[in-house]
Amino acid sequence: MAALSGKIVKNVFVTQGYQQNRKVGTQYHWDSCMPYMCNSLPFQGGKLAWTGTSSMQICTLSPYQSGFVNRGTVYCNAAPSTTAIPYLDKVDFLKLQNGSDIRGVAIAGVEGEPVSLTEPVTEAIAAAFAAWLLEKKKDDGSHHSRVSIGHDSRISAQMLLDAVSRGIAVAGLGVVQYGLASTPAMFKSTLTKDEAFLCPVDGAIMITASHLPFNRNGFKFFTSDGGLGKADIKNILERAADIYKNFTDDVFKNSKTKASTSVKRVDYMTVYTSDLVSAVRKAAGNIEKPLEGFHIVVDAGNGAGGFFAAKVLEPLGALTAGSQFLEPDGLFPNHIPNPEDKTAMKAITEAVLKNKADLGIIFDTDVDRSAAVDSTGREFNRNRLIALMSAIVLEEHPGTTIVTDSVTSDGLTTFIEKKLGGKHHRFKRGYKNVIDEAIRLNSVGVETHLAIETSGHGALKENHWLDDGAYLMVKILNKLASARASGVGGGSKVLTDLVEDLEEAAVAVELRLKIDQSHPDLKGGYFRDYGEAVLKHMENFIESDPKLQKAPVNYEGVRLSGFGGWFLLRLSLHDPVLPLNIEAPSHDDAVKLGLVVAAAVKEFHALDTSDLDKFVQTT
Ligand SMILES: O=P(O)(O)OC[C@H]1O[C@H](O)[C@H](O)[C@@H](O)[C@@H]1O
Repeated sequence: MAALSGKIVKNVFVTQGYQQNRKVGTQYHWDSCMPYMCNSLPFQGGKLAWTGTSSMQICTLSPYQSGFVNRGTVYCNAAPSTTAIPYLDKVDFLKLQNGSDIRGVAIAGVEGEPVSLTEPVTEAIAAAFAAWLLEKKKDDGSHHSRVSIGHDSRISAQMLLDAVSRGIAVAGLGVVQYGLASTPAMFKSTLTKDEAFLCPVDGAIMITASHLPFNRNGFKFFTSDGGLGKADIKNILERAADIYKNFTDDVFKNSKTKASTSVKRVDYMTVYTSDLVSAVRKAAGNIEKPLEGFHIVVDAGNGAGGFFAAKVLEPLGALTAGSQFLEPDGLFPNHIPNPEDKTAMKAITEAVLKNKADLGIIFDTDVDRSAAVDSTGREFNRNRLIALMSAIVLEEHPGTTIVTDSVTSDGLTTFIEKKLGGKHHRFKRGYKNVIDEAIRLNSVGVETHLAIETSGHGALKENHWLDDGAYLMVKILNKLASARASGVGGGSKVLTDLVEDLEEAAVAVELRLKIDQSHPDLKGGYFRDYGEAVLKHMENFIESDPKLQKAPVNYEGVRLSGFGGWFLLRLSLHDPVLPLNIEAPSHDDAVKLGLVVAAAVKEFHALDTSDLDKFVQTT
């Protein structure tokens, strides 16, 4: 579902907040002075504070929301917080797991999407993280553990921030709120050593649902070891279910009192952004303004990434005029903040061309993903972004291994191995899978410095394997700055030239074949088992076809080459879906590959092949 834009109606009375916000624009301050700490709301005189009425603040909802969407209007028919806490089972909590994240519905009003991240559920999850953290750190009480909390621009952020803070405070840990922040900054706060900013923290929580629609939200958790994995998230949700069982209205009310006394606020984004600025200056030979003369436009999609223009590019000397959608707005009224989204990429491309900029940079909502556009409007996205990052990293570390996700192209492998002299390790889909694999390879003696996904997630060894869209862009800026310093032309040509030899398929499509979980063919079984059966059948089906070659090394699904192209059919990481990626030199060749898949899966009636059928009929 696309992000919905509209006005907020709370308890059926139309509030003026959002309208007002749209008129005056939501702004944040970027004063650069000592961290501001206080114990009471609102965050005044501080950094990253919201001024005016933000769309995020106007809908501070109570735990039990109901409502409906009508002609672009969101109704938040909020009930008072005193409503009895509804019964929830462990299974309800486990349903909130999305790989290594937690995700749910935080805003009522979308048909068929009841609120699952209520205040008590959120508070229980935060308390469970605190308990997990104390156990992991074998906290004996001699050190007062603290947890940092940040959020993106979603309209449910304030409500969840309050609930998370209560859960942490009631568990006896210190709460350090950062306000609007990026996911990578939250991880970084577990590593920064600066007591003035209450760092390092023992754990960090980012409140975000990445690019998902406005009504969703979720949590990512970090310690200094990195993001929590699937097993830890399951453990936390199980603990949360137990904590929740003991919640009563009184417990819930008491926690509000306790939290209000133990919350501190810190402008950590200033630390994070000044580290990015220092990295570029250092790479350019300690020049104060290495990007002077460059015109770079940023598109933050009204997510949390607006800081990059004023706090990173401008101090480095770049002109950022024409940057767009920098102000946070949780209804994402312009486009979904997602470099994988075609409308989003069109928006930044048009901004580059209109402003005659040297480079365009786009982030997802919580800034752990990014992409770029060169001065001619060509995208550095998906395989092309990986190729560019590989070229940069392989210049620094000749011969090193580049770890990528499974949907990368054959052309990328040729580019990395034949042109750049590196090794391409094509692993599984999922940013955590890719990063963990890179760390594992290093530990068994296979040198690798870059783990990157076609989705725009990317992590470098030199940056603590931190999955950081902003740092990826810093590496690109370093390249621009050093080329300028050594007298090589201007603009982004130096970047475009680096990927000149990347072969790109004329046709690249992703079709997502849904598994109908209620279909009798599943016999009440799990969709993953059905999906595995489809893949097994596919493997046997193509075995005897001389026109197709199985990928010699493959870690996920079925990948075949043929008709000058390739396809990969695999199970989605989270959804009851078999994504099918096809790349080919022409539409006809892509259709031939599609027909192979269509023939192989035709007996699987629970699989919705309508998109594939449409695709193969368009010859
Ligand atoms: O398997 P899919 O449904 O295509 O989803 C794959 C994606 O799932 C999540 O969003 C992860 O954060 C991404 O790293 C991954 O690429």
